[in-house]
Amino acid sequence: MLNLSDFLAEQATQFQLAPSLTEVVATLALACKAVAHEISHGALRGNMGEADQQNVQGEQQKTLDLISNDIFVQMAAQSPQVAALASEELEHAQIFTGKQAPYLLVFDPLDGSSNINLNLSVGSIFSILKAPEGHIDEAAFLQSGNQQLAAGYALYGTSTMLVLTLGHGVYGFTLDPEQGEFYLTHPALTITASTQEFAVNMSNQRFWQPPVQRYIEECIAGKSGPRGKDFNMRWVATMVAEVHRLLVRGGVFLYPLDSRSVGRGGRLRLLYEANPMGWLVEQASGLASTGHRNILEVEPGSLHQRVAVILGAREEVERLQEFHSFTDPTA
Ligand SMILES: O=P(O)(O)OC[C@H]1O[C@](O)(COP(=O)(O)O)[C@@H](O)[C@@H]1O
Ligand SMILES: [Mg+2]
Ligand SMILES: [Mg+2]
Repeated sequence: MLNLSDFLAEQATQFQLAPSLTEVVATLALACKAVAHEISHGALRGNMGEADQQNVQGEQQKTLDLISNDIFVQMAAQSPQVAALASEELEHAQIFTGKQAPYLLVFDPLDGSSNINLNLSVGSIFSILKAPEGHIDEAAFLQSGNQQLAAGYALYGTSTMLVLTLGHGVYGFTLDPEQGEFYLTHPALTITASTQEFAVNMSNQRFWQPPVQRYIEECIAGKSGPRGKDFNMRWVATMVAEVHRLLVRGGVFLYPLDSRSVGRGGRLRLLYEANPMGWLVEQASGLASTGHRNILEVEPGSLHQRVAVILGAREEVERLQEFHSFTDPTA
């Protein structure tokens, strides 16, 4: 089985990728391994889901979000290839002044935080962007998703997996815990165009806008409804786990705009959740949309911008886009 470093070397040769880019991906894989190690201690480390906790020794504990963030920040600071980073956990970008490096790193160090203390699947999401030459400030990060150079996630589930795109398909690796090495176990992941499974937080139904109300209503109507087939539903509340399910067995995932989030633009974050996941889904033959437009075309206005997210099976996303086309995108 191909290990991650041999895979990266192969991709670099085949697609003429800069060795510095695959070097950053390898650094991120190390960070994910370190996060997986922390997570594997579970409740032995006390309550890792909430801040301001003390352990039995009376020491101040960090939440797993902050521990994971520190791991990513440290790895990026040590990498000669990363000029600056932005994280869900940091209000502002961290610029490594004086480091002439080619890439910007954006990440959600721990996705699915509400699942930490339940011992359910969580993940990390990352995206690599080109750094501008010369002075770097926060505006350098405001690049649309179609400018990403590499993106991926780690899923800390029943096994730890790393799923990546370097712009030439989507590849999944499983961590061998004995050897501490990622091996290619899921080559060329693709999302089938049609599906009978959707993922949405149904408790938000009353807040949704009419296009999503209609779409879900039709799915739930099943065989005797307009879709003429029964649908299944799943909701893990960890975006990484939902996207992983799309990539492995298909489906459609929605975190749509609703009457509570409309002023903020949505719930999920554009730069380090929607864009990397959207690109992975598109690289696997699926679609990524806000309902009104392709997510990867959205021009970010700020580091922590939020966005409506619809990802997955092409036919379902097209249907949702059609329903949205009857409504005003600015409403
Ligand atoms: O609790 P809800 O509203 O179902 O939201 C679940 C969503 O929130 C998130 O957990 C947000 O990510 P963070 O844990 O990184 O804040 C997504 O992974 C997931 O899709
Ligand atoms: Mg998240
Ligand atoms: Mg997070």
